[in-house]
Amino acid sequence: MSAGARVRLQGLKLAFGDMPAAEVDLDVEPGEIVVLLGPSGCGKSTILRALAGLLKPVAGLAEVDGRPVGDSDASCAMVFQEDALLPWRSAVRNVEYALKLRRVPRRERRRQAEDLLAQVGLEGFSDHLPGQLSGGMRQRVQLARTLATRPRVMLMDEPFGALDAQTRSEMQQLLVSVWEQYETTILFVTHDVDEALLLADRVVLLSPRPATVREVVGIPQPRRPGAQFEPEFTRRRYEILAAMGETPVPSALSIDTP
Ligand SMILES: Nc1ncnc2c1ncn2[C@@H]1O[C@H](COP(=O)(O)OP(=O)(O)OP(=O)(O)O)[C@@H](O)[C@H]1O
Repeated sequence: MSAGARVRLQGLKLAFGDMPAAEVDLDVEPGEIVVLLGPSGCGKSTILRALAGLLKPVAGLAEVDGRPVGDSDASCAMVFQEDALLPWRSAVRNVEYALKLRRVPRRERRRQAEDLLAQVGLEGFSDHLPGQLSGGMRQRVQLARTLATRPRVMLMDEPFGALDAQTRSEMQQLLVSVWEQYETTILFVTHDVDEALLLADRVVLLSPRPATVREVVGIPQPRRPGAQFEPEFTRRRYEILAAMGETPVPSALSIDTP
């Protein structure tokens, strides 16, 4: 299966006209999950878009496996919060379409698409149109379709931001199991500190716009259900919130203060 690619951002400067959007140095190891966390509007999505080749840097380098984005053979797949499924195609035909773009022979597409849908827990829903599926199910189809492109880097822009807490947690677990299987490199944007802690090997804290790397926090994994209730998780959570200037004052400290 597709092992992940190395991603390197070196002195990467991004701008919209005169307005600077980001200035970033960051190395991501093959198969690593790096979460970008930062204030709204700081430039997180812009960084992902540059990596997807949708925005040309003003200066610096964005490399995938040692080659500039665009020149690289390594495929970077973007996953958005709003699913980008074709509404007139059933779940299986949406996935088949990605296989077609990869030039998988027609006779193989149906079986591979069904396998991918089964991997994301959608057995029995192949013939449903996107409009007949819940938000979480549509994100599952989107994940299956993304996997069909055999991405070596997945660029995920708040993919679970619109889901309810329970569905979001299920999708996080699913993403981890898919990542363990495919060993894809993942850059993941979120506003949610708990989501960052659960998924990341490293959390990159960005400054307000233009986004620069303020701090990188390593997260000891393995990821396991219930990890969020362990003291280490709470400590990291506090460390990240403190670095973001959002430290909650523990109630014990606020008592007896003169
Ligand atoms: N196409 C564009 N043209 C001009 N300015 C833009 C464009 N896209 C984004 N911006 C601006 O660039 C800045 C960074 O936007 P970006 O969407 O990357 O932020 P973000 O950190 O992902 O925000 P959020 O967390 O709210 O999604 C913002 O000030 C935004 O208004």
